[in-house]
Amino acid sequence: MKKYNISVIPGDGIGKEVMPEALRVLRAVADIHGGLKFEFDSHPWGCEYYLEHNQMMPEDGLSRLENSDAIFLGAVGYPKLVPDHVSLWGLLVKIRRGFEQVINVRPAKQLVGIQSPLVNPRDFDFLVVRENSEGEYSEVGGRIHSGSDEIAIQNAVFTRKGVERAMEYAFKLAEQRQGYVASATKSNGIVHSMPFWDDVFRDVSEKYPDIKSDSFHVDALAAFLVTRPHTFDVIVASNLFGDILTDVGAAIMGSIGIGPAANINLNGKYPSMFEPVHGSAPDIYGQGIANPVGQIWTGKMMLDHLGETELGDKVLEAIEGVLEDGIKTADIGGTSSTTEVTDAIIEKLKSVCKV
Ligand SMILES: NC(=O)c1ccc[n+]([C@@H]2O[C@H](COP(=O)([O-])OP(=O)(O)OC[C@H]3O[C@@H](n4cnc5c(N)ncnc54)[C@H](O)[C@@H]3O)[C@@H](O)[C@H]2O)c1
Ligand SMILES: O=C(O)C[C@@H](O)C(=O)O
Ligand SMILES: [K+]
Ligand SMILES: [Mn+2]
Repeated sequence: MKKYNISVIPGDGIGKEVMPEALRVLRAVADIHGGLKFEFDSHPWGCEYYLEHNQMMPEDGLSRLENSDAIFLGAVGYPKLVPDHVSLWGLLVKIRRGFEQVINVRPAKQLVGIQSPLVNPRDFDFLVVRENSEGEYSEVGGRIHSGSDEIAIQNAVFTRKGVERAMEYAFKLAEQRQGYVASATKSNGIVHSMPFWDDVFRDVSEKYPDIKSDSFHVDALAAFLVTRPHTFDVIVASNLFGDILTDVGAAIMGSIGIGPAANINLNGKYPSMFEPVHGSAPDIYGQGIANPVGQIWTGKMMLDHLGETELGDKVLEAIEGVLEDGIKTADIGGTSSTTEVTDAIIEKLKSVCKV
């Protein structure tokens, strides 16, 4: 019996609603397979934990996660209770940085059974490689003075190592896909870090003569994801640009509640972390209507990462089958609840695994 130890952090808001559903799907996967088992170790960390303990996770939080095969996370943030920068940096970013999860891979593709908000989406299928360890997400800076003299300075940090490894990762992915990498820049407005980003992109692209490469200012690229998403294959972007582009990617699939993500540790020293693109959605929390597809598809990415790609593919097949049957949550035009969609996915999974 193969056993995978998974650290589970449902987190806040709808993270607490979609996580149990994704775990049900993974348990069903294990049952169907028969020869593998998941050991889920769940941690109640997040904003409510913060109110009690004044920190988002315990002091030894990272060491409690360190030996797991993967970390499965829901969402972090409860802005009414805790400022967002405190909650994000106290948990999600702490794990990304502490465990050197330097790459964030986020696919967007047209799923069978979902109407994209685009009138003519064609068959788009692209991956965003988001630099996940530095860039605009930086603690370097500060605030001084007050009143009308108040000043805020936020320094972005771009290192050759960090930029290069994100781009290398993107080119390697493109080699296994359509052979095309697009870089998101903004070297017209951001005069130091983005020309540097472009230089590194040029250097890395020269190592991959068989891969087509292009550079776009991120504003234009965001527009192209709306007007012609089918022309992209792999997109490499800085931490902030990648964050924004992947919400666009999820939106053109049909809903922010669908997009999956993988925070990848490349050096093998620490576990990788899997969490959907969406946040804690306080506006719909508690109503049982959150779309579980983002969390469940994220579970598929975790299965792929563990080497269980066949099972991962079955999960996506089951998701698409259920959407095609019209069993959907309200964000994508349906009337089903979070639980009903998950029940249907589990039933579908049993049938797609039989054939
Ligand atoms: N990775 C993360 O944990 C993460 C990501 C984004 C935002 N956040 C945090 O989440 C909180 C809310 O942020 P936000 O409102 O900007 O983004 P959000 O992704 O939580 O919500 C944006 C919109 O999308 C909808 N939505 C999101 N997921 C959905 C789902 N699964 N099903 C149906 N609808 C869904 C929400 O109802 C909302 O209208 C903040 O505290 C923010 O910091 C965390
Ligand atoms: O800014 C972040 O990275 C948090 C969230 O928006 C995400 O996309 O994971
Ligand atoms: K999330
Ligand atoms: Mn985001």
